[in-house]
Amino acid sequence: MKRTGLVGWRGMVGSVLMQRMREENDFDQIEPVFFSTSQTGQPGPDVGKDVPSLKDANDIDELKQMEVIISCQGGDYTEKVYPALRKAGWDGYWIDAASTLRMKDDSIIVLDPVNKDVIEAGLDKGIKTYVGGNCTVSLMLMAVGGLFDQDLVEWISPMTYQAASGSGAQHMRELIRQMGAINESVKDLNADPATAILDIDRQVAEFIRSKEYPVDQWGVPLAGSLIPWIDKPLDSGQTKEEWKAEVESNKILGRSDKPIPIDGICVRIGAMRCHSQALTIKLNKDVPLDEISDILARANDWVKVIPNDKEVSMAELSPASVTGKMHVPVGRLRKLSMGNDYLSAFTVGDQLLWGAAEPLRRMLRILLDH
Ligand SMILES: NC(=O)C1=CN([C@@H]2O[C@H](COP(=O)(O)OP(=O)(O)OC[C@H]3O[C@@H](n4cnc5c(N)ncnc54)[C@H](OP(=O)(O)O)[C@@H]3O)[C@@H](O)[C@H]2O)C=CC1
Ligand SMILES: N[C@@H](CC(=O)OP(=O)(O)O)C(=O)O
Repeated sequence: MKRTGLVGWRGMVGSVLMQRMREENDFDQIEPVFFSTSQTGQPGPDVGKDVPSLKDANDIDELKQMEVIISCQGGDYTEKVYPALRKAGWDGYWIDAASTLRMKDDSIIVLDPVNKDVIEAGLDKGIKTYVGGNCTVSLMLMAVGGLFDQDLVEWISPMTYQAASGSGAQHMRELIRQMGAINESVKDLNADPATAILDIDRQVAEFIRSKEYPVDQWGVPLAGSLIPWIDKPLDSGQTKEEWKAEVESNKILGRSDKPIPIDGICVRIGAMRCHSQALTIKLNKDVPLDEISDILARANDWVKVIPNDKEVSMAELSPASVTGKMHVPVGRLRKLSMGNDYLSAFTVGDQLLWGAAEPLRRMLRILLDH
């Protein structure tokens, strides 16, 4: 049994990882050791077996005792601890949710339903660093990976509708406060059916722009609005989130030498933890829609092709329906008026499951079975 250190397990991504590891009995397969940057010495969590009290996540000597370390603690932690640990001679496996090490030459981005071959080849070559992909990237590839498998994609332009969870727990809480505050600001007017809707609308708009509206985390309104910018600006004019689509997808697919262009606009909306994406896909040939549906559906056990039908799309292709679920629906499949080699698709996925925690726990299992 591999001695496995878990760092960041108390956080939002880490809690989802713990939940999935309990559900899949992963703790039976490892000797877990829990770390914390703030709770050293306190009892470890209940995982159905005895675990030592919490170790200090900044103690390189303690971390060095681990054969595997899984971190959901964030990029600042990885930046500080990972180089120090390697410099101290640690040769174990590092599995990480943070983006810090994703594009390094000696790391692999893990999404095994899409790139198990790349992962296995990495393990054979002795690569020791495995990083979960960006959430929108992983969810897009879970949805349309079949088209890449069949080498049908010339380019993709994703337009995203990203949930609050991508910015962390405090941002999710503020989104809820914003929703509540809007309702509160016009509650009486809204309760009276005789009120003119434009009066309610005017009052909502004034409130959202006022100092009373809670924007400490987001900086601007999200509920009742949207934010067309995610992460830092780059010289290219892209945001860093937009840049990740092409570089990470191609690295996951093992084709960074001949990259497929993937570029679009990333937008934050008021969903809780499901990212959605509208994809414009340029196929490199005209493939009939029924064949495309088959190719998509066959690609992995979690993708679910939704017929292009109003009722089913409204019911099943939404954050409200997908939140907390493992499946990744993809629908609104149709040929665009630009030509038969232009395909539209709309996909939704839980940003904390396949978008963050699930690829990490599956990487651990692949490593244990290798
Ligand atoms: N792959 C992806 O798409 C995604 C990746 N991420 C990555 O995961 C990282 C972690 O994100 P996230 O889980 O949102 O971070 P959180 O802020 O929820 O948790 C990070 C750490 O904060 C500490 N902490 C302090 N107070 C509390 C508290 N009251 N409850 C829980 N934890 C607390 C814990 O560390 P301690 O025990 O040491 O105090 C915890 O591990 C991100 O920085 C990002 O790198 C995030 C989202 C998606
Ligand atoms: N940036 C993503 C979340 C995230 O943590 O991404 P990354 O793991 O690439 O930093 C979002 O805001 O939705």
